[in-house]
Amino acid sequence: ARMTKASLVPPVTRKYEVIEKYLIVADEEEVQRKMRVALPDDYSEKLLSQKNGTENLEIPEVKDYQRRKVPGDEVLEQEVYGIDPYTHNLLRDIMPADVSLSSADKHTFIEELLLNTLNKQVRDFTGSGNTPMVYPLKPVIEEIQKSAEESGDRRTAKMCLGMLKAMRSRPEHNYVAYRKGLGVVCNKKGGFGMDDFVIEFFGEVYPSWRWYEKQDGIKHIQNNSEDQAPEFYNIMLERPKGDRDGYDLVFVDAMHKANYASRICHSCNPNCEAKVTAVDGQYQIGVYTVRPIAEGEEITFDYNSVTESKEEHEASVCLCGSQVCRGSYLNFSGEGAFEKVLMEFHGVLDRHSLLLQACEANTVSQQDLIDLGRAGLGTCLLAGLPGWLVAYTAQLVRFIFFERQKLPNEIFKHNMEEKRQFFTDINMDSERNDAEVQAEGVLNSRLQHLTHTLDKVGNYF
Ligand SMILES: C[S@@+](CC[C@H](N)C(=O)[O-])C[C@H]1O[C@@H](n2cnc3c(N)ncnc32)[C@H](O)[C@@H]1O
Repeated sequence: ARMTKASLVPPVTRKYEVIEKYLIVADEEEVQRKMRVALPDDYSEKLLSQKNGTENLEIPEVKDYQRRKVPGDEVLEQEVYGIDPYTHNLLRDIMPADVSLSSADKHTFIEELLLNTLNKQVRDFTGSGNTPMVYPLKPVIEEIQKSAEESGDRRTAKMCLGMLKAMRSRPEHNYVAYRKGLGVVCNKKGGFGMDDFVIEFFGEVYPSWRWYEKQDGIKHIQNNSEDQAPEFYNIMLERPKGDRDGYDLVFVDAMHKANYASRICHSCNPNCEAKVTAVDGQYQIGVYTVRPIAEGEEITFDYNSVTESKEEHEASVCLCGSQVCRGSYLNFSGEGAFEKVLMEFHGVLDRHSLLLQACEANTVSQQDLIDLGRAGLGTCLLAGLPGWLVAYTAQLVRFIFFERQKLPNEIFKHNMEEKRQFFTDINMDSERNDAEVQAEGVLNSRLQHLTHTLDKVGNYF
């Protein structure tokens, strides 16, 4: 599941009405159909092939119903703060050399001790109406030092003393954390285990066409006013491509009606994932832990969110504080090699030619069905559409597969050119692997866009 937009504005404290199930906003029957699970007939065999890596299409993940963690008891919604990559590096820089610490130890200190203590200190701001945008890190390190001394952890205490001394001698640097708004923190003694269920991501559910109609309305108002962009709290619920009836998607908007899942912040090294699971015959988005979580640790998942706007990408500074932080909680998809194959092989003439061929045929061939099936597009998305449109979709799917083959090389070349400007030691295997992953991301996003368009066009028939 991926968050679909985020804001350019500093965090606002929004209130929401708590709901305990999905609320469908339009086309109730249609949306229910899109959220219904259809397991493939040979589900067990496919599941096995997926585990062995021989199945390409993602198979539905069936889970038993599980109780969600109780807010105010097992988890807390509270003010949370974080640090940007610059501050992360500043802190690493002032760790004293005479305390023998591995690189991993240094990161653990920042990502676990420092962030957990920080969020403990700022908890009381919650609901006070008087929450600062920045918070100094000095009292955080002082508290860690004090408790390390009390528990006899001399190494940590010594490190804190060294850091505090360095902070005093470099007054020109700003050792501060920044506000992320409200977040969710584990409050259970002993913490949570691995692959533990936290909560469903509930909200109001929109079919694609209705969602975009609403977004167009919002954009129209924004264009005509001086107001800043509002915050967005929505996530896409995508049917797995290996479902018997195939891929499709709906939008879950948790802006006004939601639960605490909508408060969970992004991390580039998250302790949870938000994934689509099949529970009691229905698809839902569930937040599950991906590693054990300690009491006091903030609950996070990777938003996997993409923007085509460089401005948005740059404005969404990520405060997750992790060693692998990508710097922004919105991935940028706007330029570079991603468009190269599209520009070269799928220009205006090609697009029109494919459309004319599909209209002339006006029927769906056996090959079309095979290619659509390879992409995971089935009756859920295509039933009820005219023959020419299904045939045209098959033409586009063939282009998407063609692009998928060509793209890794283009992305690899582009990334190497960029990296050679800054690095001499480049791991080619990992670069090739990254290019494959990025090309797969482009394929998925093309299929998503195609699905949105078919949903909009489908409304005319
Ligand atoms: C889904 S909301 C999370 C809950 C939100 N903090 C609240 O108060 O309701 C997404 C917003 O939280 C903030 N946020 C989440 N993760 C962040 C991160 N890693 N760094 C900075 N801000 C973050 C951003 O303002 C973003 O638009």
